[in-house]
Amino acid sequence: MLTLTPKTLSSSSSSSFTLHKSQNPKSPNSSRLQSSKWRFSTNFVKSEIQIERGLEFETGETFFRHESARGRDLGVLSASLYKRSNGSLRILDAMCGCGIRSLRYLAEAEADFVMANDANDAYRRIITDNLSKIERGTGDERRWVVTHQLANKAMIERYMVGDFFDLIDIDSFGSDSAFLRDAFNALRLGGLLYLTCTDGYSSGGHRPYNSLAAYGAFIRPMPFGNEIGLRMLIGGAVREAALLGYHVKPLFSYYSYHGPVFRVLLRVHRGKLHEDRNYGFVTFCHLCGNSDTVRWDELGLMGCPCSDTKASPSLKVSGPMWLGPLHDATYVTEMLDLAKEWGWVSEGIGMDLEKLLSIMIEESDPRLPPGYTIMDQMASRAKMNSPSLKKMMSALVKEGYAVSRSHIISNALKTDCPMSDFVRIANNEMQN
Ligand SMILES: C[S@@+](CC[C@H](N)C(=O)[O-])C[C@H]1O[C@@H](n2cnc3c(N)ncnc32)[C@H](O)[C@@H]1O
Repeated sequence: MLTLTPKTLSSSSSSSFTLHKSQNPKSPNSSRLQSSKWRFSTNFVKSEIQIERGLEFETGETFFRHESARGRDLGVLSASLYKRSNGSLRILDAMCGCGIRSLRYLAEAEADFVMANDANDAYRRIITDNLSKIERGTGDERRWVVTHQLANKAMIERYMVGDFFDLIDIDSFGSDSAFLRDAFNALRLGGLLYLTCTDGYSSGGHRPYNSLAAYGAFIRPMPFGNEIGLRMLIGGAVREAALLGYHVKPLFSYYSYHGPVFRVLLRVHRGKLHEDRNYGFVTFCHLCGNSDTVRWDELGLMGCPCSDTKASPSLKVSGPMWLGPLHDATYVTEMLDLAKEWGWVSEGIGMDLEKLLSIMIEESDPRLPPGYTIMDQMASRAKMNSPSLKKMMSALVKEGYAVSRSHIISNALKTDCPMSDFVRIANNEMQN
């Protein structure tokens, strides 16, 4: 494989994206290049100095969300692990906004080279000023460049000359699907693809034809829609990768309700999807609350234990999507060890990082099927009070079931226990 050095990259504005006349570069909306449908009007932070993990930077009129810091933490930890095990690290920050990710990849993960790209060339001064904290270097030693291309063009131009990245971070609005093909082609084999989806409507099953178009998955409303969103995103990548002769493996999946944002980190290898047991359908019965998985060859055989007939109208099917573990336990354990080494465990937004990574490790148990049971929903369905998570978890383990908490929602459990047994065990616990 031919690898070109950063000097082959152009940071000139000749290929930069030009705003349409009707777009006012002063308006925050001019930054929404990807999708005119995007609505996020309250999240712009105007020209302020921000500090994230001790790094100072400016946001100007770029799209910046303080709440995405946790997603950036996870990306930086992964980038650093990659550098430790591979020795070098070249990153494309394909939609960099003010450049905070690029800055963190350079300063914290010690990336050898970062291409900070954002289609909006009005952001150039902000990005360049922010990255100036890191010595830029010259020629082959250049550590960063700022470009203003549409993400697809940026990737195509690099792989067409045999220049590949170790990590591509696509922090887009809406769906990432349109970028997948070029991202796979622009990644080194064994490289990392950090994807985003902010389409909560599709994951909630409210736009099944949109999810079908974007991810090849027909998604129906299910009570664990936020986990479905992660699985839909991974499944879309699995499908697109297979088309190109690649195979992807999720290293971690992260849902944040600030947005909402669905993020997954995938490792990309050569190899086709064939008889993959981890790609199929999820069913949910709105009558009894049971969920299950269905493979392609079982599609006509679905039924719910609560119904005599196979064709139960309460049984809904979504997919195809990723059915396997959401995270790789060994990988997330390495992330946790690194977070501890860096003293990152208790700082940050929302759930502390140590707790988040620990729950992700629990969730990686391959015995756990897709979905989770929200305790309050189970209790109201069964007309009972719900026991504490702790009590319920140890009772389920005692009965031989796999169980974990969910990083997505605090009052829920993931388990391979059928709903009827779950309710029986919960009832027992309430009587003890
Ligand atoms: C969610 S923001 C990025 C935020 C940034 N990564 C961060 O962590 O703060 C998405 C960015 O993508 C840029 N953008 C939208 N469509 C693009 C495209 N097709 N190619 C490149 N950049 C694009 C927008 O200008 C915007 O700055």
